Amino acid sequence: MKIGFIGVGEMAQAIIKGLINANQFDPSDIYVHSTHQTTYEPFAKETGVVAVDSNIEVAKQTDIVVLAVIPNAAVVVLNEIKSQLADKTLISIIGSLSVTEIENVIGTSIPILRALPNINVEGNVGMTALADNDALIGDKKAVAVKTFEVLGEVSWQQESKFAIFSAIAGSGPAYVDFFIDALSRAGVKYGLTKKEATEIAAMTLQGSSHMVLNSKNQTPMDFVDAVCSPGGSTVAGLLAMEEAGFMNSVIKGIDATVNR
Ligand SMILES: NC(=O)C1=CN([C@@H]2O[C@H](COP(=O)(O)OP(=O)(O)OC[C@H]3O[C@@H](n4cnc5c(N)ncnc54)[C@H](OP(=O)(O)O)[C@@H]3O)[C@@H](O)[C@H]2O)C=CC1
Ligand SMILES: O=C(O)[C@@H]1CCC=N1
Repeated sequence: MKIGFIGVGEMAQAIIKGLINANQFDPSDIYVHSTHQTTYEPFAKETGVVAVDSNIEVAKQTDIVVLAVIPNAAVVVLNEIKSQLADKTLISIIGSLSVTEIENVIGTSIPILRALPNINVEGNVGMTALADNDALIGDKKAVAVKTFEVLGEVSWQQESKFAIFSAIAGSGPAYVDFFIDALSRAGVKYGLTKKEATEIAAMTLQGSSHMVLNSKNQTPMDFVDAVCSPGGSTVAGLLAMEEAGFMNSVIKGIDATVNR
């Protein structure tokens, strides 16, 4: 089974590294191509995947074709490769393109999986939304879905929910990492080194995520209450964050993401 990536940017590279970590595909069964040889050749050298010299060659040589280009190039590339897609499975990670829009460009009904992964797939701790068409069945479906299951968690979603999923899970790592950086910068303000402050902040987020995910009946706000000792320092900090608009700034950020 061979898998090909058209577009070898941030997201494709993260997926490929996660697939290799998980031994889901041997590097020699992963084919890549993108616009600039200076992007895909060094990546192929570093990881052992196979660089080919056109998008059409990726589609010809592989069983599963992953469309991972910038949104503006997606339709052009689909038109370029559509004659090669019979008997293939197409996976699209294009944030803004629905399964129906893809089918309309291709013109025939081939198995399609729409996936919205996040960058954490590189460490096999990703969160990916999935949707498919009726043609994706049997072994082809099992293999396509497994491709994302080995990269972390998957969540089947109606396509109408992809925009909000993308804001929280797709863009989310940027917002969470921004928060980790803000916490660690505060640590630097009070004398910690950036390295130790970043590790302390990141471990704290990891611990809190673990507690929320493993709790039977406690909400995040229950944990907030548990940390806020009466008359203590946490409630003072929390109220100062709220005075600066913490919750509203998060919601406004997600509004802007969804509306884009
Ligand atoms: N980054 C993320 O966290 C997420 C991204 N996505 C989706 O993934 C897709 C890629 O995003 P991302 O990786 O961040 O973007 P990047 O800009 O990092 O990568 C885009 C890639 O597309 C390639 N490309 C552009 N035009 C063509 C073309 N005509 N033929 C072949 N390759 C082409 C570029 O080639 P070259 O490098 O050679 O110029 C580049 O490798 C987007 O559609 C985005 O919506 C979805 C979920 C999360
Ligand atoms: O910023 C973007 O458009 C993409 C979609 C989700 C994460 N990155």
